[in-house]
Amino acid sequence: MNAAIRAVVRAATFHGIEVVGVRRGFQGLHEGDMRLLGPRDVANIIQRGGTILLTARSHTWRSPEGRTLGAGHLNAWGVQGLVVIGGDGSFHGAHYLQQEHGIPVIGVPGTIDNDLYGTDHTIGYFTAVETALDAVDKLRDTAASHERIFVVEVMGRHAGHIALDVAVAGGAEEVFLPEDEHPAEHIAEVVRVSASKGKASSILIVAEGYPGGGAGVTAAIEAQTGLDTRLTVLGHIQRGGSPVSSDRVLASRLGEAAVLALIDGKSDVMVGRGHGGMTFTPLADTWEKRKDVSRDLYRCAKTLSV
Ligand SMILES: Nc1ncnc2c1ncn2[C@@H]1O[C@H](COP(=O)(O)OP(=O)(O)OP(=O)(O)O)[C@@H](O)[C@H]1O
Ligand SMILES: O=P(O)(O)OC[C@H]1O[C@](O)(CO)[C@@H](O)[C@@H]1O
Repeated sequence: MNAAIRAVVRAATFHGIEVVGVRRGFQGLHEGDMRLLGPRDVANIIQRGGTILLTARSHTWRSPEGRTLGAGHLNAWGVQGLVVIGGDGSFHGAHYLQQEHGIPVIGVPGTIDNDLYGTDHTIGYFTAVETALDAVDKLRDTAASHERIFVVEVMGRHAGHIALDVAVAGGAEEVFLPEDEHPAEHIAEVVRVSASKGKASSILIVAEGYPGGGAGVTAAIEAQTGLDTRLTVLGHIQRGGSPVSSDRVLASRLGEAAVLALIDGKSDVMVGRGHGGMTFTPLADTWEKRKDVSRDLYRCAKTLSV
């Protein structure tokens, strides 16, 4: 997030545009919690996780009255365009603001879930995968030494992108994605088949959105096989930490692109990266269309766990 904020502020400044930062997202917009941001205000933040502007999940923005208050604050500051960094919830809020009050909005995809249609990757995704992978590598030491089964639950809300990348990069025996529900018997079968192939330990990656989550998979294995199984829920550690280089570069590119898009008169679109270049996707498409997990990569995960 910070790298994207820095990019927006610096790109706008470069093009002679003043920037107002809004604290706590739509909650701050509703409350008028805004301040001018110059290029020096965003110094020394590209390497920091989180967001200097803070963030919040705000219910007031879901009502037209809440958005009218926010639009009033934007108009009072003379704001002529809004860059919204976030996921599909944020893009809903931006889309309605544009529709109801005519304020140009550009979305920048910022979510670890990588679940937005219209961009190959979202800001934060690469860092979340690295963090989860580091944990899986460490867990494998104990799994191998104790000859145990480890179930690792990763984030991703309703999407399995993080889970699939971590499974392939961590050499997992199986991955459970929200996109593909398996019959309960399949879960224990995975463990039995692994053991029959001579594997003394197993790492199973479960996306939090898989029915029952990591706890459900762990309980199913114990109930059906009686084997001692350990569950690790990685949780919010995946949302923090210094961003990896790919995230910093992506955030820098997309932040600059958002400013150029506003200058160009674009609105109600998300900037993204695809096919090696910039993409512009109507905000509504980002939640109405679905970005599936890579089926090639899923096949690869299955093949390599033989
Ligand atoms: N349907 C909606 N209409 C208007 N505003 C919305 C809507 N959904 C979400 N928002 C606003 O957008 C904010 C951010 O949405 P949400 O909390 O779902 O996160 P997100 O942008 O999807 O990112 P992430 O879940 O990855 O952190 C909400 O707090 C709310 O203020
Ligand atoms: O921090 P909260 O509000 O518990 O939200 C957690 C959710 O946010 C995300 O981290 C990002 O959307 C999801 O992966 C997760 O399901």
